[in-house]
Amino acid sequence: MKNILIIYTGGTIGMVRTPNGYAPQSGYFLSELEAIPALRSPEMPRWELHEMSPLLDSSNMTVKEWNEVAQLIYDNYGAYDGFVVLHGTDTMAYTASALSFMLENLAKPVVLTGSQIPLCEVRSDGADNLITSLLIAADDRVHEVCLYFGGNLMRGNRTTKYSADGLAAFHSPNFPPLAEAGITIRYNPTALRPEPEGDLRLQLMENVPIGVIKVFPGIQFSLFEQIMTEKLRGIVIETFGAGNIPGDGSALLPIIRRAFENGTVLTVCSQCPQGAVSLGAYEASSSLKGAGAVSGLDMTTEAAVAKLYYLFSCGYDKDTVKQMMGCDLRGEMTV
Ligand SMILES: NC(=O)C[C@H](N)C(=O)O
Repeated sequence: MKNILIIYTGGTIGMVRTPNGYAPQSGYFLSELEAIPALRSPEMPRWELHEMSPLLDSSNMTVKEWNEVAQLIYDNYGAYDGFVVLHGTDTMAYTASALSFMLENLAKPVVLTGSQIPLCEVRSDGADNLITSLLIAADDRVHEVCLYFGGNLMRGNRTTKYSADGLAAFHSPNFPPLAEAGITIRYNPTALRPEPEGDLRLQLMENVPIGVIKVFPGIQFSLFEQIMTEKLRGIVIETFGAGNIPGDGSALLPIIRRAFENGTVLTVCSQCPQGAVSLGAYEASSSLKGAGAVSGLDMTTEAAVAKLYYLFSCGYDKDTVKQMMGCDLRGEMTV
């Protein structure tokens, strides 16, 4: 029988109502799970719960918690067949992306899930999400960090939170689902990552100063100059469409050049969830290319942020980080 470790980090799934709104409560979740008979049915894998401390609303997740979860998976890798990470939905796509980079040569399933309605409430989506995630975590076909939510299994570093109140809260706009859970769980073998060859390697993250800048009509780039050139090591710029920025580039390009000289790597992503950045397709983007920015192609902002943290944490210099931002490392981009 397969053995799965459930790592409970917090999130709505285990929250209770408080006078200040929903909040996680420590030491109560195991009894909630034990009250769901299906979780101990003979068709289910065996599971154990590890509760993190403190439990968090995922809007409070930081690099420190990413490291704790990744280390826990690494330390328990031999003892379990798969891992389910229960997590708040707000930053689940960031954590899934981060774990995908931190755990190189992952050969076992790591499935992130959670819910939009707490388990203790009648219409909760938590039990379904958890039950299906446990079955996926026990499946030998999965060798990657993925996110299961509302009937879809997606590659973790391809996901983005799409809905603040829908039960199918996540999209994978540029990569097909890894599986769809209807009456049966139908896997998509052409989308799943192949089993890796080397041993699992863990890279912990450092709290590198990273920034995300979203362009908008009328943006005054000069206001961002100091932070871009002196404070940040990695920047994700969310441009219009296929990589376009307002103006003729004369305001932004010297800033990018100076930032790159100072060691900052600027990655171009799109405000459009679907499709890819194509630098040079329009005049409005061609100058970005010449100034030292790297195209994030069809990467999500979440994946680009996690990848910048990861590459700088590996200790690479700016040229290597820039070069690797444009390479597919864990199936996060279509090259
Ligand atoms: N549905 C959720 O889990 C939202 C919650 N605020 C969280 O991200 O922790």
